[in-house]
Parts: sequence; structure tokens; C-alpha cells
Amino acid sequence: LQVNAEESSHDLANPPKVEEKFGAVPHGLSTDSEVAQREAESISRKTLRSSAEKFEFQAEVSRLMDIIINSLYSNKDIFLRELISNASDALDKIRFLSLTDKEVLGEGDTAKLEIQIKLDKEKKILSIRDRGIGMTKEDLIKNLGTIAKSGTSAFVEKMQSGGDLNLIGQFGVGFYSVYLVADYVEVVSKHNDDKQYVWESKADGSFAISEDTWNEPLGRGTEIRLHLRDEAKEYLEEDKLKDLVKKYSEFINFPIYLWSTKEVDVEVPTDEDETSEEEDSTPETTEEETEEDEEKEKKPKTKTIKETTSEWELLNDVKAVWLRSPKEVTDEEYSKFYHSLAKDFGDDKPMGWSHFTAEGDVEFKALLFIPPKAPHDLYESYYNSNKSNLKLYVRRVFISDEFDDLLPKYLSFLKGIVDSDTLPLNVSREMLQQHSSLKTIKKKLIRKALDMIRKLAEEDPDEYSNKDKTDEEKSEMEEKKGQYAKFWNEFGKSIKLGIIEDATNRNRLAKLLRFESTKSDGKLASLDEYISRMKSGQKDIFYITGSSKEQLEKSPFLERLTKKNYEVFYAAGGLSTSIIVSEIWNTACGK
Ligand SMILES: Nc1ncnc2c1ncn2[C@@H]1O[C@H](COP(=O)(O)OP(=O)(O)OP(=O)(O)O)[C@@H](O)[C@H]1O
Repeated sequence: LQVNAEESSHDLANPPKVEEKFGAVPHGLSTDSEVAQREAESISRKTLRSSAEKFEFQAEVSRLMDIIINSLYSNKDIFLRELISNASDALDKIRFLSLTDKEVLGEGDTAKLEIQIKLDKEKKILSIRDRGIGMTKEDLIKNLGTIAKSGTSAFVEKMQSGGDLNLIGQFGVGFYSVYLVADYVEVVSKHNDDKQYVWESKADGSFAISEDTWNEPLGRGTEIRLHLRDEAKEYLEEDKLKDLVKKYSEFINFPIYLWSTKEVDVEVPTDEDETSEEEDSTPETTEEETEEDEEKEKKPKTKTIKETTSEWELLNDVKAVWLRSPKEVTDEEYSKFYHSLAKDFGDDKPMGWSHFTAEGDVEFKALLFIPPKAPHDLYESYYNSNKSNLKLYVRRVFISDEFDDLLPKYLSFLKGIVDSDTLPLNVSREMLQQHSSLKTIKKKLIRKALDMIRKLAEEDPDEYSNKDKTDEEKSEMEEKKGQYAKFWNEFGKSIKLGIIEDATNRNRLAKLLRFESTKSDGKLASLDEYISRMKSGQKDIFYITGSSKEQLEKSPFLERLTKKNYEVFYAAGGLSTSIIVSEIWNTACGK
């Protein structure tokens, strides 16, 4: 019954099913109304809906779910940000489609692009609803269970070797984090092209799908209902959810509402009985008091009672960081924005960022980040992946994160956003991809990206002497000590690839190259340093290259040179990198 991901991705006419695996109620035993009642009550947690079609999860997904459901991971909060992030992606998708076809948004509430969170304390259900693109029946089968993404096995492997569950979103399997807090999950979804369906699973290897004929019609979008485990009851507290949204979802570009309950004082008319009792107990009255009483009688008698009211409370203020002036954005805000943009919720801050506005023929705002670590699959499919890590917006409307032509491949490790005022809004993605402004945007982005990387080195006291600096500047610089070596460790290979691929910027890139040297106590040396020493007449320096650092370090040639007390600079890299680096080196030295 296991599904082959590739084969089944286009043909789901006969998706894999698990028949009679669940404790179905025999049809003869129940009346229609009982069945309806049972469906509507979203079933006890022991059995899924009996009439539903059953499917088996793809094996890797099943393993992933096992890991999650049995996890002792303490930071269970992460599920909420994953769901909100999915909701926001779904809203981005429908907003994008609406640029060329307004009809897709529908009317009334359905057209409202927002996220709603609701709690049902009695039934212990937490629901997150969006009016995004929604999922067809086929989408539900594919996206939530039968097609394993490339990140699934990578993440399972990571988890088996003690990885951090917090990174789940980076592997593209964030949805399954719901099983950290729930033992039964329903996904109700309505896509414009299909009927409303319910997906449900108890994370026991299978899921079920039924046409939804009992819930309130969603109009369009998705509602995820988490039937919380007993130990996750804290997520039924409004304050807890408000804190979490503030903490993790501050930068979501759609309004997030919580259905919150408040106790308010209300004036209500006093009951007849109460009034008469009060009157009965009144002792004899004087004339004056009688007059007062008469006046009181004219006004209706009221009392104040506490009443609970509920209303949608807005939890975020939907601000686009990149549209603000860089002077107004704090370092902490940049860091938090990076975490949310990159779905990288590790403890480390980004290594650097560049926030700028480009003016002239092509106007755009951009915010680029150097991540603290290289992602697990950075070089895995370097030449055949079209992935860009930049999100493209046009006038604040998210267009795509699949524009492979915004940055060259060797800079694909950067994360960020570009928001352009010049690009047209009402054309298809394909036409936009051809737009002439993109070339200008790309050129400027590369310049800014390389400047940002150069700055990392310039601010690092390991790289440059800081003797002219004031004490205050020195202590600030102390924080940046070693940052370029860290960068080089994580992304040096990308710079070398850039040297091969980007002839226009080769000299700029050459300045970012670093070499190890046998005499520098582990410090990295730059090309400039080597050149200045060559120019000052130093002759006992050699430069060798090889395919790997290990190979170089074992090289007998290196050993011989060091024995003679020569200093050897060495750089690892593929053959073509070595050749190009040598060329740059020799040209720079005038040889
Ligand atoms: N609220 C939603 N509306 C529409 N589609 C959704 C929604 N939630 C999930 N999906 C679909 O299910 C897929 C799987 O979600 P999942 O969170 O596991 O991965 P992802 O969103 O692709 O990656 P990441 O977790 O990094 O955001 C999504 O790619 C999307 O197609």
C-alpha cells in the first residue's frame, strides 16, 4: 500500500486506501440521523468517520509522525507558528491569483484575507482558519500524507541523530508538528475548484478523507482543528495564544484574530421579585423618602452584573519591516524578522543584513540576510535546483519565492525579500519573469550582497587591525571577532563558485576569498595580504591548491615547504576553482 511519491504525484485517480482498518460502525446498526449526529460531533477519538475514504501515509511521513507524537520535546509551542505560516502562504497564493482574476476572492467574508484562531474549551479544540487558497481533495491527499517531500527523510535522519525539532519548518514538513499537541487532527478545506472536504488522522499510519456535508461551509480556505492532548491544555488559554502569536508571528502580513472572551459589567433591569423583596423589607418611610422613591420609580431599576462577551481581537499589526526606514528598525527586529522569513528558529542571529532602497529607473526596496548557518541541502542540487531564497513582492503583494533569476546560484544561500514598485501587478508570473527590470534588480542585489559580505570582514577585528579605534568601538568590534572566519566556513564554497560563474564580479569576489596559511596560527589570510607581502619583496611564500583541505594537509609537497620554513597559503576547491583562483592570484601579483 505504500505510495511511490513520484509516480503518484500526477495520477491520483486511484490513491492508496486502507479499507476496514478503522473500527467502523456497521451501517445496519445506525440510523441516518445517528450517523449525521456522530459525524457532526467530530467523532470520539477512537474511530475516524466510518464512511470516509482511508489512506496510508507514505512511509517516511509515517516515521516522521511517530517521532513527533512520541517526542519529549519541550517546546511544543512551535506548532502554532507553523500553522500560521502555512495559513499565510495560502493567503499569499489566493491574493496573487486575484491580481489577474478578481473573481477568485469571492464575496463578503470569503474575500477577507485573514487568519482566525478559535478555542473550544469544553471540547478541547483549538482551530486555526484561513481564507487562503484552500485544498482540493487531491491536494489534501498529496500535501498531507502521500507525497513525501525531499525534506522529510532529511528531517527524520536529523531527528534520529538528536536534531532540534524547532527546525521542522526549514525542512518543509511543518504541518506535522500539530501532533506535538494533538492526538487527533481534522483539516477542513475548501478550494474554489472543488467541494469542501475533511482530512482527519490520529497519526497512527493512516488518514481519512470525506466530503464535508455537516460543517459550516468555509466559503474558501482551510480550518485546522486540533483535538488537544490532555497535557497540552495550556493552548486553550487565550493569554498563552496571544503571547505565542506576538512571539512567533509578529511579521505575518495578514491580520491574525483571536476569538476572545471578556467579562464586562452590564446594567440590567432588576427582577420584579428582587424589587418587591427590597420594598418589603423597607422600614417605615418618611415623607421626604417617599418623594425620592417616587422619583426612583420613574427610572427603571437596574443592577450591574458580569457578562461574558466574545469578539475577534486583532493580535498583530501587520507591518512590513522592509518598508520602514532602516533607522527605525532595531537589531532585534531584524533578527526576529529573519527568523520568521527564513523559518529558521534556531538560537543564532543572522550573520549580517543589508536593508536598502534602490532608486532610479527601477525602484525597489530590499532586505537581504546572511543566515547564521548553511542549510542542510545548500549544495545538494546546486545545478538543477531553481530555488531562490528571495521572496519577490510587488507593492507589498507577495508574488513568488521561485524566481530563480533574482540572484545568481552562488548567492542562493542568502535569504531576503525584494519589493518592487516598478514591476507590473496584473500580469502572470511567467510574464513577470521576462520583465526587463529584473535584470537591473539582479545587478543591484548582487552588488549589495557582495558589499554586505565585505562589510562582515571589515568589521571583524581578526581581519583588520583596530589600533585606531576608540575603546567603545573596540568593544563593539569584539562582538564581531571571528565572524568572517565563521562566514567563510559556512559559505566559502559559494564564493569560490562565484569566482567561476560570475566573471563580471570576479575581482569583487576575489577580495572575499580567504586562504589558510601554515604560519598564521589558524587565522585566514586574504589575497590582499598575500599580494602586499609579495610586493614588499617577500619571496618565501607559496600557494598551493587541492580538491580538499584534508588532501592538502596531507600533501608531501606542503610538508617539504614547511620544513624549509616557507610559508604556504593553501585553498581547497575543485579543479576549475583552483585554476581560476591561481589566475586571479597571479594577475594580482603581476606574474
Ligand atoms: N492552511 C493551508 N492552506 C492551504 N494549503 C495548506 C495549508 N496548510 C498546509 N497546506 C499544504 O500542505 C503542504 C504541507 O505543509 P507543511 O507545513 O508540512 O510544509 P510546507 O508549508 O510546504 O513547508 P513549511 O513547513 O516549511 O512551511 C503545504 O506545502 C501546502 O501545500
